[in-house]
Amino acid sequence: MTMARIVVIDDEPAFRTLSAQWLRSEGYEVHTGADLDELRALLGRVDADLILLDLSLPPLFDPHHTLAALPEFTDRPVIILTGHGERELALEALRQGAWDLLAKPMDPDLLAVVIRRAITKHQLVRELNSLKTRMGRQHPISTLIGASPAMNTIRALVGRIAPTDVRVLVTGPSGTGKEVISRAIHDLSTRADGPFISVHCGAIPAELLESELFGHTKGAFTGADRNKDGLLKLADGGTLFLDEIGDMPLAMQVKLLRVLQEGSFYPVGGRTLETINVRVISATNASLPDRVASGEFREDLFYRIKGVTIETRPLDERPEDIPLLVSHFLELQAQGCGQPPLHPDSAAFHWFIQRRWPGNVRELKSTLDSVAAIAQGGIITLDDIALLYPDAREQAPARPQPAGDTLDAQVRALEIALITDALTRHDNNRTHAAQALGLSRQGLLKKIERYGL
Ligand SMILES: Nc1ncnc2c1ncn2[C@@H]1O[C@H](COP(=O)(O)OP(=O)(O)OP(=O)(O)O)[C@@H](O)[C@H]1O
Repeated sequence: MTMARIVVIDDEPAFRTLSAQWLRSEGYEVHTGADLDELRALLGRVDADLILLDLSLPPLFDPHHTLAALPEFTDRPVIILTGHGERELALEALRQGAWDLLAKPMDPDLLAVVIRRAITKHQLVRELNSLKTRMGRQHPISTLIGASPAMNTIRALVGRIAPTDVRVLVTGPSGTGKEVISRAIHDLSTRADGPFISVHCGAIPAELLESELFGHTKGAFTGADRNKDGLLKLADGGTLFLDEIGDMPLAMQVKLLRVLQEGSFYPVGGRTLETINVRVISATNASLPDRVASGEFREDLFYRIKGVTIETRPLDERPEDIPLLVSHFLELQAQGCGQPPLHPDSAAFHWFIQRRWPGNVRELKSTLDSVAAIAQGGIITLDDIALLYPDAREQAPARPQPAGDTLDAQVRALEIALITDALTRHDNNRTHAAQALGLSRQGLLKKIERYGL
């Protein structure tokens, strides 16, 4: 990622100089200004990744004045800087779309973490938008959130293979984003203006699957009172997404193989050959090589659909993605109900990061939706969570280690759990937490930043 640009707006020259010095020492490009007019002028020249904005600015020094202007700037993260006694107004800023709040004088450690998280998210969105522009796509594309090495690799792969017509097989446990990845490939492909048709191969009864996929002619079977196009035909010119392909009945596999080989098929009861042009993306949470070995899946079909294989990892193996996913889902949820996004306080954040998520991203999303529904006052607290998860207040045990994780992932997960735990026990005092963990303060800060805690 490129060097991030930060704009600091505060009327106190000493504060601006100090913040700018510190931010430059952290490797950021910094621009400063004293009021909203200077901010507007700066944004005309600089494509800022982040704005640090004091709540009381000249000429009026009235926080309401700054709040009223806030929506002009929130197409990028804005961190509001507050003095004492401005808590209610600061919360109002969050409701109006500010990314986060920091009290002055700022704790440099906290500043470092808040900035890092905001910029990573903003740059991800920009990366996707520029990819979209390069591909000439006008409509929104599915957002693949995550900054873990695993998600970075997947995003890079998606960008490479999307414009080609190569077949793709997405494998991985349920709820890890297989469909979202497949949609992103379609959205970034030359077929994006065509249909994306999703077929849940395991959910359609075997006897219906053939007519669902191939369509049927009038009178082909009892109840077929008219000609009906199948999903293959509906996907013509676009992408056919075969979800849970591992569960497709064997008899159907033979027929699908023929379509993939020849690009044509007969509707049930029909005599006219239909020709289609579709890109096939398949997904499964089963191991297809195992199914091939046990005779449940045809080997020739396996090689036909395999193309490029993308493997998703369980969420517990990439806890670095949790903070970004939490912010993303809270934003989506807020957009859905026309409200500003909720913000978890730090104890609630730790709970989300520490918890195990056997249902993966899907479980995280539905948990956030229910917690958000009962939160009040713009903030999600541990008390809110405890209303739904009574054991939330208990000391969270270190993450148990799932069999099969790589050593690296286990070490990361364990580090995150131990660091979050130490920070919670020491009221977020990083010096004390570092001592308890036997780390230097600098060493702890590096880890906090790396994991986006
Ligand atoms: N990286 C991600 N970024 C944004 N949203 C995600 C991501 N991964 C998963 N999701 C969201 O999590 C939910 C589950 O994802 P999805 O349906 O793609 O999983 P799946 O692996 O296809 O699951 P299944 O195998 O059960 O069909 C969806 O709401 C999806 O939007």
